[in-house]
Amino acid sequence: MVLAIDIGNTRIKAAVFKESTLIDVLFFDQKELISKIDFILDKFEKITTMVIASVGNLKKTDFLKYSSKITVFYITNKDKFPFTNLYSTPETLGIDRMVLACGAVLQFPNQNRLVIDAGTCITYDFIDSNNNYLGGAISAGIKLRYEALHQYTAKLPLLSREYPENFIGNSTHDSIHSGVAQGVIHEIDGFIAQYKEQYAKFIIILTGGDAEFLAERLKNTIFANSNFLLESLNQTFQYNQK
Ligand SMILES: Nc1ncnc2c1ncn2[C@@H]1O[C@H](COP(=O)(O)OP(=O)(O)OP(=O)(O)O)[C@@H](O)[C@H]1O
Ligand SMILES: CC(C)(CO)[C@@H](O)C(=O)NCCC(=O)O
Ligand SMILES: [K+]
Repeated sequence: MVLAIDIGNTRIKAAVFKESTLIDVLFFDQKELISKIDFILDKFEKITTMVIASVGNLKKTDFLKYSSKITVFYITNKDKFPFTNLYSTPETLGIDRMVLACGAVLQFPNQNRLVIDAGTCITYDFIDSNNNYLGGAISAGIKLRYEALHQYTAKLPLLSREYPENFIGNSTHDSIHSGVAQGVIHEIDGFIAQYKEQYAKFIIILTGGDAEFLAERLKNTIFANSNFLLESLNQTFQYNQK
């Protein structure tokens, strides 16, 4: 069994896989890392491998203590990926984006793919049908937008994610919700429209902490899967084993 760990900028997500089947998912923060991993390893004694992708503060050395018991595969840009990386600064490309691209190529072969990860940041990644990774975009995620509006103004309250009833916000609260929630929807729909001008057909994969919230409100047909990064971690590991 494989324990996949996604270390994001806000939360840590972990999943247990029996071959390609996802058995359990856990979310926690950095200070709980060791206790949660110990708990999972106790509960699932058949875990032989830990696969980690970190865009957060944790490094390979933070997982050293496990390497005497199980295989620790800490994914870096130097590992094997099933696409040609055409990013002009491949060494600075986020490892989460590389893992997402890997999952997209392996799960959706021979087609153009757009991966949208709505997490702390919203990332867009495009991999064409010839398995060229082209790049994409990075913008601020939903929670970050709410926080920024509050933090960098004197009068705006800190609100949490809510979809406004009307796009014309007629109160401070509704104006903020319209600006953030509707704003992100328009951004995503707009990006998709722009990709459509260049590529007639592509599959759209939506993931991240805001995937479910966004999925039902987008115009386009998308494949929404909150666990896509965790599944892609497991696949990146399997791919590197071959
Ligand atoms: N319990 C939660 N805690 C934090 N964010 C949540 C929660 N539930 C939903 N979200 C939403 O998820 C988004 C953060 O996504 P996610 O948890 O995937 O980010 P992350 O851990 O920083 O990962 P990444 O760095 O890969 O984006 C926020 O914009 C927030 O609106
Ligand atoms: C954009 C984030 C923060 C998204 O998690 C991460 O992928 C990252 O730190 N990327 C590095 C910059 C880049 O991808 O070009
Ligand atoms: K993200």
